[in-house]
Amino acid sequence: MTSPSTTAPVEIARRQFFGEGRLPRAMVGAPIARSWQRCAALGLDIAAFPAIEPMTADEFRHVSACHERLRHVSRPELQTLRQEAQAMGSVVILTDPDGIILDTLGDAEFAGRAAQVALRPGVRWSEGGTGTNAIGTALYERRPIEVHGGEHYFETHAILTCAAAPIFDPQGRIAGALDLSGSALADHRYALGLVRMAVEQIEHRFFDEGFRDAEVVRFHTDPDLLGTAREGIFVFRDGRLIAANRHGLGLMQLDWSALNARRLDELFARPLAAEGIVRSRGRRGEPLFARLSRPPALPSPGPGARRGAAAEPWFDPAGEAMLDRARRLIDAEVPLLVTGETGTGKEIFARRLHQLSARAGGPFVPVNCAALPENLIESELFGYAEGAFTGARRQGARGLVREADKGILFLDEIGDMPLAMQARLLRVLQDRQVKPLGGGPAVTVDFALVCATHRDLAALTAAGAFRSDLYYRLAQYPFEMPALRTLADRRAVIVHLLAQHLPGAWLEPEAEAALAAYDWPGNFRQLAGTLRALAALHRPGEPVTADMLPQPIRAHAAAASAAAAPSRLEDIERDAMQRALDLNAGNVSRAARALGVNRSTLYRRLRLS
Ligand SMILES: Nc1ncnc2c1ncn2[C@@H]1O[C@H](COP(=O)(O)OP(=O)(O)OP(=O)(O)O)[C@@H](O)[C@H]1O
Repeated sequence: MTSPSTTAPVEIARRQFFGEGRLPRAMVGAPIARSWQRCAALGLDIAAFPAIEPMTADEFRHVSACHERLRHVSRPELQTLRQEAQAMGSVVILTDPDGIILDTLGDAEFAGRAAQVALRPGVRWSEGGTGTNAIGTALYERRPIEVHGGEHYFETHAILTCAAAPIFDPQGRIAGALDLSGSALADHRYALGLVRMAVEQIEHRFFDEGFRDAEVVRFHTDPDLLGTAREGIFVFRDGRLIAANRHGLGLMQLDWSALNARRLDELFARPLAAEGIVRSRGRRGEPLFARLSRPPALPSPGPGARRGAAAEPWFDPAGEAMLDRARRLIDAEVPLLVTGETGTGKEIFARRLHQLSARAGGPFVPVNCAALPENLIESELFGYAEGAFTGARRQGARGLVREADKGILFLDEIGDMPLAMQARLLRVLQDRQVKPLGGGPAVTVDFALVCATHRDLAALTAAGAFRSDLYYRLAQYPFEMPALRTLADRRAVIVHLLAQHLPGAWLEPEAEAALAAYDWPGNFRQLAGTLRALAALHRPGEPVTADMLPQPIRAHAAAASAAAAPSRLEDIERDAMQRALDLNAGNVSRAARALGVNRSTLYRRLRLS
């Protein structure tokens, strides 16, 4: 097929390369010529239709979940580029590091035509599979590239013109690619510039989250560029460089090998003050303007009260609908009771709720009723007047209920609240007033109440250990947080949270299977702890392997695989095929090659058996 836009030099180059086996000189760019050579060496046939690996909806959901963070940080740019793409009759495409298309947005008419050449979500556009193309070749060459019409390796792709750039995460690993693709007839002069600028923004946004516990230096030779996507960013932990962006490395004339090797004091010649812009010097004495931000100091918690906890990695276990329902109830002043096993995320759910509620501007005051000594619980909750008891502060105390004024009071472990306190709490809920211990006027308070417990409050009530009048007041609309082991797609949960705890890291299939098979008695708390431990053990650029997992999880996986040892020959065969697929990240061709069978055999056996 000849594209209407195929220009003479490209045709000449194709004739020289594909017809006469000569390298096209100056007719196409060097990256295109290199890519043609690589594709030819793989034996790809320019007249063939590239093999498309089908992906099931489940597989695609899994891949999408693995790249949730990338999708999240890219969303604003995709939305902005969508308008440009629509104006150019093109589509904007986000892919994972293997070139698998995660999202396409833009011109609906062109999207329809693009889908005919498999430019659609779930399809892998790697150079090795789909020949020279902007996505695959940019990922291979690790740099932005445009591929017009006949520069595509396969003739069938000559209808396209594409511009793509790889996206680097703060550890220098490729997180994915961004691409603008349109008709070869369209004017695409600005496409590569737009893609580059959008990638710059995405890479900058990677630093918005995930480095709260580290020292972040933002710097530039031009102070006006501080705070923009062009600033250099270096992140230090214990004085050592652990993450960077490409502008930062460029300004300091370094490359990714500087990570984990360079120290803050050797990179910035003058000490940096926390907050505010200071003049400094780079490692070669070049003048720089820099701003340092340090992790915030932890507030000191009072008895029973736990504060702070900025946004944490989170997987919504019950779906947005539940959070939205809870928000509407809390906004309508209905008290909420959240139940669930320990570690299922009752408090983190309440915090999210607070952020979404009409009381987001007010405080969130968590109180652990089980942690407060019985003799202090009353004064801590309801406050006390000056000199109310021996050891009381001279000026008295407002109490945690009053501190929750205009916000949300979160009473954790409500089942452990002593009966006498339950009576006082009920009165406060009825009167909306607190009377401090030791006298003083009653003070009107305006707070919403969320209670949580891992105990069976109904059973406690039936046994007389919890006041029934308070129970019915609190349990008007109970929410139960599901245990982790009951969630249908645990793999997706694990992969989703891994991406937040360890941006850019990936699990070896065996490690992923072991984590998904484990029953997690400590629920999300245990999973979060495990992921934090893996983050400490993990080396950038390497996968998380099964032998890095904590012993109980490895032991559980070993016991499960011994119990499930296949006995029938066909079971063994199917397991081997599944394993080969897992080891090759779902790539059917590679799995078939590893097993020494045809792709069609693999399809047939896995479908039919
Ligand atoms: N949905 C979730 N997604 C990610 N991490 C979670 C989630 N839920 C809980 N966690 C992790 O587990 C930890 C404990 O959560 P949380 O304190 O909300 O549980 P809880 O149900 O209130 O536990 P307990 O009943 O023991 O008080 C959190 O700090 C967080 O690290």
